[in-house]
Amino acid sequence: MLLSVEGLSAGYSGADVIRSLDLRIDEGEVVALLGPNGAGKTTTLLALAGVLAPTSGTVRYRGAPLRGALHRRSRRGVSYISEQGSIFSRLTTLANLKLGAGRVEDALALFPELEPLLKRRAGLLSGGEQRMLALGRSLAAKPDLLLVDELSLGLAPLIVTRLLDALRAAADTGTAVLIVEQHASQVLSVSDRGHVLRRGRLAMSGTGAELLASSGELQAAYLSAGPAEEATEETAGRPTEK
Ligand SMILES: Nc1ncnc2c1ncn2[C@@H]1O[C@H](COP(=O)(O)OP(=O)(O)OP(=O)(O)O)[C@@H](O)[C@H]1O
Repeated sequence: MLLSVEGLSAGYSGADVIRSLDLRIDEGEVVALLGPNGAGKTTTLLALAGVLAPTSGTVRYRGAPLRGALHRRSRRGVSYISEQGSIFSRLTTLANLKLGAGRVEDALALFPELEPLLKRRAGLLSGGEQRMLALGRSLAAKPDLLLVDELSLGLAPLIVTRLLDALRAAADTGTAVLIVEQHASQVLSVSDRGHVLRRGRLAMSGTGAELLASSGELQAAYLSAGPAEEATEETAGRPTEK
């Protein structure tokens, strides 16, 4: 097992928004973390990336505790792409690629669309091009574990397919991927497994195919959800068996 998470809780200003999460990710797996707005998906990634200190729980990576800030984790092969894209908007596309730990050519091989944009400031790229830049730069470094937040936000379905296919291909060569998404169906089609977060707790878990097939339950988990901070022991529901 590459990553194992037990009893993870984290939040802001002393109030937990994710509670007692258990997750595991094996090498080469794509695991989707789904759920409605405010369920705690980004908070989970922040805690795993070392941006937010957990209030309790253990995170083990290759059998040893995963601790410290993001830059320390990245030395151990963990890469994180935030919802904002993790790019430097005032630098050119090329400068952004050079800042990555991988080779520029490898990023361009993944996304040749970036080639004519190398001299352009990253902040001027379209939303889809910015996601290609962030993903290309990350994947060129061949991370062991990639944590990625909302790849599809505001993008046309064709671009999303392109990005998800690149993630799936990276997983097939060994990179484990934990991907946060609000829109379930497209990401589940490339995921080995998925979890649905509701009010900071795991409400549903299954293989990608199982979750896709149970669209009614999935919808219910979304519709009955409110913000994580409003959850109580009574309303939060019990995690399902994994
Ligand atoms: N910096 C912060 N300070 C205080 N509360 C926060 C902070 N960031 C997020 N929250 C709250 O924590 C809860 C979970 O937020 P989080 O961003 O993890 O949800 P999410 O599932 O990723 O939602 P979305 O799909 O909208 O991005 C929300 O109620 C949010 O308002």
